[in-house]
Amino acid sequence: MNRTDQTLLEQMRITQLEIESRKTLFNISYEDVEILNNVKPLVEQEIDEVVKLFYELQTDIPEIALLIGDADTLGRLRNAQRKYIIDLFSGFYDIEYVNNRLRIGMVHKRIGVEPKLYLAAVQQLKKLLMDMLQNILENQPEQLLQAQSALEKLFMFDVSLVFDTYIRSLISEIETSKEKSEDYAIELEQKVKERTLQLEILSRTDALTGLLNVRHLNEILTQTLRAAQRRLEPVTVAYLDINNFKKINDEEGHQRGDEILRTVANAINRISREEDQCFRYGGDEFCIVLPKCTEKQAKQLYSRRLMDEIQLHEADLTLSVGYMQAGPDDYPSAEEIIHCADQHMYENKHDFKENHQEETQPEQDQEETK
Ligand SMILES: Nc1nc2c(ncn2[C@@H]2O[C@H](COP(=O)(O)OP(=O)(O)OP(=O)(O)O)[C@@H](O)[C@H]2O)c(=O)[nH]1
Repeated sequence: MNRTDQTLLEQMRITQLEIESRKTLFNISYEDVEILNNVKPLVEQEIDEVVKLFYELQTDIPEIALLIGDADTLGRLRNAQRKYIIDLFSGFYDIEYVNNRLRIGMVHKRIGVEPKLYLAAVQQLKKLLMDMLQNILENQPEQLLQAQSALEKLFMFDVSLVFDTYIRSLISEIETSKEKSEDYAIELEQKVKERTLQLEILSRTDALTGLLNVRHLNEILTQTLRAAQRRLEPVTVAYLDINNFKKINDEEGHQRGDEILRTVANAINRISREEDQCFRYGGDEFCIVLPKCTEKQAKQLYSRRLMDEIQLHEADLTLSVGYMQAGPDDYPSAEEIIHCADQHMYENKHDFKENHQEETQPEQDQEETK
């Protein structure tokens, strides 16, 4: 529940029972209540003088004069003090009386009246009231003693309530700053988590193409192989290398080379399934881990789709691709599979170069004969 939805009494858990037990604690008896109430009419005649004197003495203290600040505030305080003195001699020290004392404590704490200033003021007021009782009951020594003792007890009762509000307020401040620092710690933890995740993604990603980088290829392929082995499913690794990439770089510039790499990576991303893992192996080489896919399916479906996609953007670009299937009978290690796929890619590239040479030979001959 919000603090502002509770009364001060509720916040401080002060019930009628607690009030009665406090009165017992400070030894406030029925006789005390009665004597204070009996002198009330006489006290009322003296109140204005007492209040006037009290504030004369209070405003002589520089810290208090500073806290009071102006004539309007002083006027309001005088009225409040008058009311308080009447309450002291009212004979009713009930829940409303207690609530008013708590409120006074809270206001004092809020405007920054230190406990020592509050206590000094109480002491001063008490002295003035005791003197006043002395005058009023000059000729009734027994009643004077009784009234002064009752007033003393009531002051202690009031001070205990006001101090509870001070303490409660300090505890609230501590609780609030504890809550704040806990919130801050949670927020910080969340930020660290997010940043760690970002760093992890960055460390897994190839900056140029956005594909996974080779660092985790072995680990991911090993996990994929283990999962496939449990279900006796095939896994195929396709090892891709761009043909004549060096030539593109040399003749059209490094930026154009980068553009080609991104085009191939984007095409790979577009035609791959969610469960396929696509890596830039390095330079112009890529490795795709294709779970639940045979070598035949990889050749006939995956590679064909990939080449179609690439050639939509780069009509003359070709790739050499090697495949290696694992499972469902045999599951070599990740290193072996990558090595074999790489070998197959080289064989494929060798064939490509031979064919390409045959195709380009007459042109070269022509060039040479020019
Ligand atoms: N633009 C660009 N070029 C790169 C990058 N990484 C590597 N390269 C270049 O890629 C080229 C790869 O050379 P090769 O492996 O001989 O490539 P190739 O010309 O395709 O030769 P084959 O593989 O035999 O077909 C080298 O010129 C590298 O400098 C990169 O991030 N961006």
